[in-house]
Amino acid sequence: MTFKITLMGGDGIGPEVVAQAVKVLDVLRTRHGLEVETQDALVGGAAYDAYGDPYPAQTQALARDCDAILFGAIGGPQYDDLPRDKRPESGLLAMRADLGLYANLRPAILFEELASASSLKPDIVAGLDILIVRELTGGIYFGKPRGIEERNGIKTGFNTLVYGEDEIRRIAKTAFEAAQRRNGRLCSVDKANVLDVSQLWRDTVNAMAADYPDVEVSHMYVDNASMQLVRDPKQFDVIVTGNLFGDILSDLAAMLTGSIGMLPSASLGEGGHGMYEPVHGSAPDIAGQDKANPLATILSLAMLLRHSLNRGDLAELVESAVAKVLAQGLRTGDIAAGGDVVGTAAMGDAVAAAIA
Ligand SMILES: NC(=O)C1=CN([C@@H]2O[C@H](COP(=O)(O)OP(=O)(O)OC[C@H]3O[C@@H](n4cnc5c(N)ncnc54)[C@H](O)[C@@H]3O)[C@@H](O)[C@H]2O)C=CC1
Ligand SMILES: CC(C)CC(=O)C(=O)O
Ligand SMILES: [Mg+2]
Repeated sequence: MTFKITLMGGDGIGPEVVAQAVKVLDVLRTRHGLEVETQDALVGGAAYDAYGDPYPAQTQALARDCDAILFGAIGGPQYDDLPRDKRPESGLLAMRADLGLYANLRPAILFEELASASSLKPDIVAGLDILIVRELTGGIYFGKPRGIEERNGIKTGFNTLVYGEDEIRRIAKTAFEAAQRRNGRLCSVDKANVLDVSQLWRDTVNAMAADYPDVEVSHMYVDNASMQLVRDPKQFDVIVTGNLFGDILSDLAAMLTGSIGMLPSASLGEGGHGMYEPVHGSAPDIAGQDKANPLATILSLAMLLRHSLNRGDLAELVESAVAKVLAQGLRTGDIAAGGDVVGTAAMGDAVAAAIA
């Protein structure tokens, strides 16, 4: 069967890091017989520049007509003053909603070679392997009403943090099942001591716990959770939380692994179709300088192979190649502590060459 992958580099370093993952994909094609065809689509600022829309119909068609999407990143200061619906970020959120990708899996795994690249002491992060399950198509990023208006003569901004019980149940199901496959511990993160929506979140997760007697469930307020992730990150196995809290906690978790340039993600809905992207953004401060770490994108390709193409064997080859390159001492600038610093393209070449 020939699989179809839609490639969306996006903006900033997005195209640079996706290009490195394509080098790896090409090796899997030529040396491991992976039957896959790729198609390119513009999204975010690049799509706005071309079509006046960050998620145009042309891109929507290509996003839907494929087995999986490999996505780089969107955004940039040149777009920050556009009307909200024209901004690159709105295109990304529109695509996630359009494709029903409500479950965002963000594994934070420390490669032992990067223990010294973490901001934390090596003994605190050694062996780190946690999974953040972030609800991705609800919450305050999509809630309405939202906007900025005059109220009593005062310019006022407002957003709405809203979750339906159905949305909470489906993301919690994903997290419970992940915990069952892992170490059987699930921590639900909310702000139930203040927010009613969080109280519903907590009550819903608690009501589901009886269906998963093999999973130890705990709850943590998001402020405490952010502190605990720094104090003792290995206490966690699976964390489940909403869109905003997951966005913040996963960037924090990135530094436990040495760099945000190391964190991959999978965005899944019902069925095998999914979008795979690094957790980071378009990094305009280093775009076009061959400085970006492509490993998060290459590891996102591994997640694509595992979740959407059911090729866990090839996923393991990719992950082993990343570990091999790190063991050889190659580093991009963001994880440079004590290694040989190479650029984006050279890192991509090295991983492609290291595929067994
Ligand atoms: N999924 C997406 O497309 C995301 C897009 N963004 C957008 O990206 C733009 C920049 O946002 P920031 O807040 O600066 O976040 P960012 O993640 O792009 O960059 C944060 C910092 O991490 C560094 N960094 C990021 N990725 C890296 C990599 N692969 N290798 C080495 N260093 C890396 C950057 O140089 C920067 O110093 C904004 O327009 C934002 O909206 C932000 C997050 C996710
Ligand atoms: C547009 C943002 C929600 C992107 C982001 O920060 C993320 O998905 O992690
Ligand atoms: Mg983010």
